[in-house]
Amino acid sequence: MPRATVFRPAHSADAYAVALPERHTGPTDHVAIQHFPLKLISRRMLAPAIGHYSFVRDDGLPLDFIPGQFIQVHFEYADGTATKRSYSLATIHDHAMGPGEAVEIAVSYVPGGAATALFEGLEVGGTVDASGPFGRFCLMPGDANARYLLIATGTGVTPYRSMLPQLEAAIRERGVQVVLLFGARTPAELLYGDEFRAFADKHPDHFRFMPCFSRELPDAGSPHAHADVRHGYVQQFLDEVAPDASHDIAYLCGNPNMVDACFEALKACALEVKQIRREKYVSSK
Ligand SMILES: Cc1cc2nc3c(=O)[nH]c(=O)nc-3n(C[C@H](O)[C@H](O)[C@H](O)COP(=O)(O)OP(=O)(O)OC[C@H]3O[C@@H](n4cnc5c(N)ncnc54)[C@H](O)[C@@H]3O)c2cc1C
Repeated sequence: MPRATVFRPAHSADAYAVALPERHTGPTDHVAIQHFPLKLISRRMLAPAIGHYSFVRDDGLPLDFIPGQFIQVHFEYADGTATKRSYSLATIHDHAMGPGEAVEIAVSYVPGGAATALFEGLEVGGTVDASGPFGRFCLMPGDANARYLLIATGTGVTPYRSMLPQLEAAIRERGVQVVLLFGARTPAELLYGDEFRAFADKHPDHFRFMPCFSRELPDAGSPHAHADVRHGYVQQFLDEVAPDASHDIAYLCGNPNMVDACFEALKACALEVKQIRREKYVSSK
């Protein structure tokens, strides 16, 4: 019999504490997957082609999830074929969600994309069919690492926004270090950049926010013209943060090419596969 371990999401009530075999310490095992309607309560543009969508469950029930997880949105193509797309939850989550609390996602508009058309046409008060939560791209309670390397491109940064309260608890309780390497083309695409900068300012000895701009740097005088800003792709700056197998756990989220490149680079720095957690935003049709 495998040894049992107790896993409890930081935000959950005791009812969610479940004893599981060690090899199954994935969040999906602990939070029931459900199917539910989501009603749009607001949306705003985060960047020229990226929207932040705020929903509530229209069935009056709460959506409990663990930061890092995603939902799926179900819809049909014009010919009636059923399809679905995945979206990481962006909600800053530090407590069990009660009914009526927002379910937030960031949607990057892809030219010609089927879900893109659905989201662009969605009006406040409109609903989408969703299911979740899914995924294991989460901070694990048993982690005893000294540092997290969080790496993202584009909307791949949303899981880290959701994790901020958990990261704050890990900083407070065990003094963990966190580096966020976030790849965007331009300052206008630095999603939630003000929030990450404010978090870094609040925890200057523990949280380092390194935006990496591939095309255009912030103007001097902009709040994002910071000493930790870099010009190039995130993978170019891995060496600078000196990945170290003795104390790092890395998270990679977003563009599949970036995830693969960083995965190989981290393995070359002697990190073991179990120290590198990945979420690739592959297109599903
Ligand atoms: C676990 C997971 C989590 C995800 N989380 C998010 C999220 O939080 N936010 C988000 O915006 N997306 C996320 N995605 C991607 C998302 O599920 C869709 O694939 C994406 O929104 C495109 O859907 P679409 O129907 O608009 O385009 P599709 O109809 O699927 O694609 C239209 C065309 O665009 C191409 N294409 C698809 N995606 C991209 C892209 N990113 N860049 C360039 N070309 C593309 C396709 O190859 C196709 O040719 C996630 C994917 C996974 C697997």
